[in-house]
This record gives sequence, C-alpha cells and structure tokens, in this order.
Amino acid sequence: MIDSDLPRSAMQHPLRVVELTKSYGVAPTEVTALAGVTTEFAAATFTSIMGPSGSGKSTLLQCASGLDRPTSGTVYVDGTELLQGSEAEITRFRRARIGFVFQQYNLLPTLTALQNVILPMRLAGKKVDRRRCIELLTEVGLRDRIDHRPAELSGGQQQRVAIARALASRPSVVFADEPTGALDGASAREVLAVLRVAVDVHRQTVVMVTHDPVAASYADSVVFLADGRIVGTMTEPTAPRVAEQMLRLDPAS
Ligand SMILES: Nc1ncnc2c1ncn2[C@@H]1O[C@H](COP(=O)(O)OP(=O)(O)OP(=O)(O)O)[C@@H](O)[C@H]1O
Repeated sequence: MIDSDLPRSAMQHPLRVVELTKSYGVAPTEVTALAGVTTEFAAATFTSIMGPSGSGKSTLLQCASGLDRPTSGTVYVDGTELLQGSEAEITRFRRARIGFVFQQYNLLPTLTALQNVILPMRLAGKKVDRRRCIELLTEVGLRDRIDHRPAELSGGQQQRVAIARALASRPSVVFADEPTGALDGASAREVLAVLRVAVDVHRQTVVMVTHDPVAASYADSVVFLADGRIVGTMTEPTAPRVAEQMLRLDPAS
C-alpha cells in the first residue's frame, strides 16, 4: 500500500492507541500500569508524555511502539494494527515504521556513527541511502564525526547520532524515551532542537517521554498521565505551566 492510498484519518494520525490496558502480575499483587488509554497523535507533531513516577509513561511508550504487548487494546500505526501477527511480523513492521531514541543512546560501540545510522535500514531490508544518512548526520551537526565510534563522542553527540539513526528510514512515528535524561542542559537543548527540526522540517511525528518540564516545553503538546490514565493535555506548553501541572499531579515532586 502506498501512502496516498491510506485512509485520510491514518495519514492525519499516524499513531492511534485505543483502550490500551496493561497489567503486571496476578491478583492480589496485580499492578495496573495502563488503565484504558485512548488517544491519537497527529502527523508532524511533537508530543511529550509526562506524569509522576509509576504513572505508566514507559509502559505506554513500550506498548504503543510494539516493544511490549498490552493486556488489551489496539495500536494503529498508519491505520494498520501494529500488534497483529507473529513476533517476527511485528518486529518487521516495527523496523519499517518506527524509530526509537533511548536515554542511553543504544549505539553499537564497534560501529562508526555513519554505520550506526545505516544499520536499521539494513536490518529492515531497505535500500541503504548512504547519502541521506550523511546528510542527516550533517544536519545534526556531526559531519566531521561520521567515522568516529560512540566512545569517541560526547553523550549529546551520541544522542544526535541516535536521532539521525531513528530518522534515516523515514519512520511513521519516532518514540523517544527520556532522550535528554543523561545529558547536561546545553547538550539537552541541542538534542531537543534536533527533534524539533525532525518535526518542523522533516514532518516526522515524535512522541517523547520526559520528566523535565523544560524538555516538555519543546513539544507542541503534553499528555499527562496519572495512575495509568490520561488526566490532562496541554497545548503550547511552557516549562512553568508544565511544572505547575506536575506539582498538582504529584505534590511530592
Ligand atoms: N515488568 C514489570 N513488572 C511489574 N510491574 C511493573 C513492570 N513494569 C512496570 N511496572 C509497574 O507499572 C507501573 C507503571 O510503570 P511505568 O514504568 O510505566 O511508569 P513510569 O511513569 O514510566 O515511571 P517512571 O517515571 O518512574 O519511569 C508502576 O507501578 C510499575 O511499578
């Protein structure tokens, strides 16, 4: 199916989650991490997921990205049900349609920056567009570092390689799990600016879990979770407004 054949709603909302629930363990010690989350993420938007510790942010990201299976509910990526089929089919779909950015970068230490960016395309069986990979590394400010290995790069530089890697295959959705959690303020701002460019210039759809109100303020909107449920959303967030809302949800924070 080529993109122009997709239903309009799927093109406008590359990610939709419907009534997602996730429980761990069994009664009486069962934990409900997600208690029925329904929402959609519009194309070419940047959304932050925030909430107190244990509110279900990571679980939502894991289930919405196909890294974990929800207990019930449905995830649609480009209008296609993500969690149908065998693990191998889900993995194939995920590699083709979803990009990931993790707190600890997760670059392969023996590969250069460029080889790290190219790798997911190879794994997905896509034609490797080396020029585009070099362009992406140039765009994230690392043209002179493409042959460096991760150990030769700073944390912020490694994260920018990881973002170039996530964008290389033009995924439908990019999930970022605390992408600035291990970085100092200046490096974090560079990483967030690169994510903003991914949305504004490349029209990517980015969903980011963060604890940091400043990081959240780079997004177009914030979805707040508490006890596994969506308890609020905020458009055009600013760091003080996000911090105030977090204080309301978790007075101990
Ligand atoms: N593998 C697991 N087994 C049992 N319980 C789990 C597991 N993973 C998460 N939980 C529980 O599910 C709930 C939601 O966890 P989750 O990690 O999604 O929250 P979070 O909002 O990402 O938290 P944090 O901000 O601390 O990272 C918590 O009560 C947590 O203890």
